[in-house]
Amino acid sequence: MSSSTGEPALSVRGLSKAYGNRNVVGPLDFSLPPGSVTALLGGNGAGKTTTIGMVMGLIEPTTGSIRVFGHDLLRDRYAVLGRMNFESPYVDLPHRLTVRQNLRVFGMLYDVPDIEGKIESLAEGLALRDFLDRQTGRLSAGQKTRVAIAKALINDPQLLLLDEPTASLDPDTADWVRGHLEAHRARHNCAILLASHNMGEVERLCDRVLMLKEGVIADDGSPAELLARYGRDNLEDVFLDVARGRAGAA
Ligand SMILES: Nc1ncnc2c1ncn2[C@@H]1O[C@H](COP(=O)(O)OP(=O)(O)OP(=O)(O)O)[C@@H](O)[C@H]1O
Repeated sequence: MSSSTGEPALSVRGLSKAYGNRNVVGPLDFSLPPGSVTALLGGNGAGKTTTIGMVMGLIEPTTGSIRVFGHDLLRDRYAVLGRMNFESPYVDLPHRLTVRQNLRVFGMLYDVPDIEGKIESLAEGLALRDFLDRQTGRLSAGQKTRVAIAKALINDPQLLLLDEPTASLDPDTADWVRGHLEAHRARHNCAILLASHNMGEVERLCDRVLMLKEGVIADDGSPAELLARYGRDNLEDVFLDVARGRAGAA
């Protein structure tokens, strides 16, 4: 798989978003190496969805740059869109199309070579077979989430943006979906940026955690580093320390 030489999968510099005169995110600076999994953690309103939305190209930044595999996303998006994809509960797939039709449309948009074969393998891996030919609007929340993840993987992305990917899944399904994402990461050396409120998910999947507070990075480290810095044995307690302003080790 052709990962560009030494380029970060994603690099943001001075990225910010303001609504009117209220700054809600940034300025943020961070990079994701290929194959890495980074969590964006933060309380409600901390800026996770806005940050992911800007990197997806759905929200226009107020300041800053976003580079994906070395290309400027805002100026040169068509050079990189084929190498990235996203999943977000805020982006609904057309309800009247069947799951198969929806996946076919996205497969065509991304110019996927054997679309039908790809749909088959995603249906197998994400257990979509029972409802492949049902209207997407008639699925349960958990089924829709699996379809959204299938859509996000249809072009074998090397940069994947996930906004609470397992929020509506039962614990068993969430667990094997995480396994599927991890397998995708390993197979395609895919970098993943993941917003989550699920600390178990973050500990399992992520090698780095960005703790957002009021739109800026309040702390940054691997799960193990953060646990050590705050003298905690789980990320939930670290999260509470950051949210409540209790400083880490000096
Ligand atoms: N379109 C908008 N206009 C004005 N303010 C907005 C808009 N979208 C988001 N915000 C504000 O930006 C801030 C960050 O919101 P964001 O949705 O990014 O937070 P979040 O970390 O994803 O929160 P949650 O965990 O609740 O999903 C919030 O204060 C929110 O009210």
